[in-house]
Amino acid sequence: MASLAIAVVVSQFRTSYIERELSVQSQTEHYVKAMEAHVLYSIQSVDLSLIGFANAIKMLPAKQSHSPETMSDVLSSRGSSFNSDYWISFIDPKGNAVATSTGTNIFGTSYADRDYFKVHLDNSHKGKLYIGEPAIGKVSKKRLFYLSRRVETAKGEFLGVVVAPLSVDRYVKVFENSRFNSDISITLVHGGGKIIARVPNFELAFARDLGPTALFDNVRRASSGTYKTVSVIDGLTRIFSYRVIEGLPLIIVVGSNDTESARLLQQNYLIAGAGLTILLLLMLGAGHFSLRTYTRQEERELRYRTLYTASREMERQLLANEESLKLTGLLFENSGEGMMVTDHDGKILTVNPAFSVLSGYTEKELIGHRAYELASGRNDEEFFDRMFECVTNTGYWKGELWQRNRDGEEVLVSMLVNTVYDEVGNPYRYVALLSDITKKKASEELIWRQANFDALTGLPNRRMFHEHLRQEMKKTDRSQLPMALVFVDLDYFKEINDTLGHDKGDILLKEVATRLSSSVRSTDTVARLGGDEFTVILSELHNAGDVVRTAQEILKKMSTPFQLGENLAHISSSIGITLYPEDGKDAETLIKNADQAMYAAKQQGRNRFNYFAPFMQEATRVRMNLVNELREAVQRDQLRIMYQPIIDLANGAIVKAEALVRWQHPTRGLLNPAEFIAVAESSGMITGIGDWVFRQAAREVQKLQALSSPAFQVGVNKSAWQFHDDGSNYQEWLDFLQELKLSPHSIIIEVTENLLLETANNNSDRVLAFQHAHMQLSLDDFGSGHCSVAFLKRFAIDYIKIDPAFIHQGNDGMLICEAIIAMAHKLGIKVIAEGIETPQQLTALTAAGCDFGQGYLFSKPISGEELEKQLQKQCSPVYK
Ligand SMILES: Nc1nc2c(ncn2[C@@H]2O[C@H](COP(=O)(O)OP(=O)(O)OP(=O)(O)O)[C@@H](O)[C@H]2O)c(=O)[nH]1
Repeated sequence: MASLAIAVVVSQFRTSYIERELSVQSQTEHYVKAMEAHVLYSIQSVDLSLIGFANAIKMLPAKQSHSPETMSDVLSSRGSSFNSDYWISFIDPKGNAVATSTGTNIFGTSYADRDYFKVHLDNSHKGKLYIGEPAIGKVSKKRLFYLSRRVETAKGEFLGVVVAPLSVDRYVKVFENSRFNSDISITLVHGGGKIIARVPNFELAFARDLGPTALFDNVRRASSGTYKTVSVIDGLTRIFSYRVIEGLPLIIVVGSNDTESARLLQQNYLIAGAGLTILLLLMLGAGHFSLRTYTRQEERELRYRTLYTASREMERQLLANEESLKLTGLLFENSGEGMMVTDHDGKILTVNPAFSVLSGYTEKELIGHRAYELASGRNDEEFFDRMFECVTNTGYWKGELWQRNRDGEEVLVSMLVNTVYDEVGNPYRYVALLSDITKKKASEELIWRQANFDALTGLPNRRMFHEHLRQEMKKTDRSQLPMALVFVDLDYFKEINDTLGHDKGDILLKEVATRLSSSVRSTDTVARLGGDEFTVILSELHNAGDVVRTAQEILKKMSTPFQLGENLAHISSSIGITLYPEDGKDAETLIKNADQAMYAAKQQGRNRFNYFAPFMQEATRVRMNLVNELREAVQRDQLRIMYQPIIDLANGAIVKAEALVRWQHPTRGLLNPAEFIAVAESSGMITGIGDWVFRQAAREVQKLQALSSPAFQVGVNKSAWQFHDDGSNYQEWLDFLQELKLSPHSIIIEVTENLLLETANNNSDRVLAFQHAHMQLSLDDFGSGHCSVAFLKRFAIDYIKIDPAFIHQGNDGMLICEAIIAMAHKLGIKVIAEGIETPQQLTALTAAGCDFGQGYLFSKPISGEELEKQLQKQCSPVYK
């Protein structure tokens, strides 16, 4: 019976027209299965990522917004680009893109019109994977189709959609490589009808609707099958096999031309025949049916076709599985990411080569061991408890943990764990993906340090200080123990840089940091805000006196000389203190308070500390207003220069004048320098104002010399600040004088005795520079300070102006004046007496040999025009 059946079949096989078609069919079915395996595998692996991200988003704390930043962080672990096979994006419940794993800004692009979004919005797909129709990407402009999942809260509230756009190109490439002759067509069709990928003629075919073609007539009848038709894409007649991929709206269609199949048939004839024979024998043996029952030729053919198909199906199944396994294997073996598979108990079943590289252990050494044995011990039990809880509840965990590699080194890994469940829903396998992020973390830490700590001193920087301040305030709120915020600013630190160099300045700042830290408890915070500004947070104060003690200690430590290499530097510091919660309720107020208190300490003469007091706020407000008004005053031309004549006491002629700046204030009238110069100095405006005064005075002296004599001089005051500041632009001034064809002698630079004393070491070069430029120097307010004769010699002072206080002191004062005049003349210095108000004073000074005089007796400060008029009248002396 069996031999009869074989004889019948073989004879049919050789001759029937069906043979050719069967051969084609078997070939196309083979393709269909292989392609299905490929598509299925690729979709499953992308879907695994989608599930992971959907879970990660779902697990974000309720309060945490699904902001683009948060989403970018969550998605960044994929770190893909638009050139990858796929990437992942998150779309909000309104259909607007939030972020994508490529890091590209797609925020706000609307995807509300995409089919997959609508499906998840309606929840008509019940949270399952949905594959959207192919389309051109809105941002990437690539040909794509879309894997997507709905994201919702535990209560079913719609949070948005995670979507993985898959590049169709990858399928086209695989299909192309799988064709062994050019007649074969391979097409991946979306269940909605549109072509996703096709070879050949991909460009032509992409997104073409096959809904109205023979394919869908067949699909509606059966989920797989074979038919013969003319292709709507390239017009060739083919035998097509198709298969709807189970559970997915995707159809694989493979078409083959029958001429080619005849050739193939020759090759496969014996194999196919043998396979069929075996199958027939088996089936016959099992008694399933008897060929004898088929009497009619058509029935036999039909039966034969079924049997043949079944036999090939078995063979293909094996091939397809093999294909799928091969692909999985390739991925596993070649992935750059470490992979580890464990059983439900955490026992390692397999690892890939990348994992061996990461851990230093071979697969053989690891199999059978528990995954946790690789942990380094840096993560505590609580960490692992949380991790297991998460995996148990969600099937997923993503995070960082420390492992120890074979060499005993600790390696920080980023790990993603997914669970594979068995058919009854129990964990069956855990699959972990790991990558070594030790170096990445170290560089992140470095970046973090750079962002939060001062590179020079290693102290917390301004940013970190703000952080600490807020924490300490919270601590105070809890403990009810007050906290003090202390601002420490070095006095005249700029001088150190200017005289000893920036490097020495740096050494000093580092030493300051050390001294500050050693002045406080380890629980207090010392930070550097920048430049020479430091802050100290004295937290949880049990005793108010501790603040004073610490401030005094800091003052002492700062004024102890600093050994900077071979140089010894002397500085001091000014300290401002404010208390929390007494003086302010928020960080900004406290910082402002401490700054104001410190400013007040500077104003009071430096090297001291000052507690914040509310009046300082008012003083600061007034000062700020004044600064703003002064700024406007400069722009609106409200500054004036008055000239006070200086008389040659020998003949009563006006031979010089002192330029004095005034501010014509719009509401307060004419203001004296005392009312605004301090503000001009502290706001840095002094440089501009000083420069303006100099130029005005130079222009005026040009006129005055023309009216009297080329020897006429105007004195301009130069503030100490103009020497501290690098704005000692004497070269520009000299050039200006040259422009006006004036000799440098036309201008006398007036500096105070204190300026010379205070900055004798550091500013001497700048003071001397004026002299080298042949401008004369006059020492203002002589006698009020402690200028030594050596100073006068060293700076080769041309004039000294006696402090008016001596002139107004009667006989005692006059004795001092006489002594000053005698000494000055011995040194070759001329003397100008300031503040002469009475004829008696004048007589006494003249008798003492004083050279020049200025004061109300002769004239108040007057305008330039007025002075010009007076000079015109010079022929009639003011007195005698
Ligand atoms: N060496 C060094 N100097 C710095 C650094 N940062 C800022 N400075 C300088 O520190 C000085 C601080 O200026 P101020 O506080 O205005 O000057 P000061 O001379 O201390 O004046 P007062 O505070 O009024 O006593 C400036 O000259 C800056 O150039 C640094 O990192 N290293």
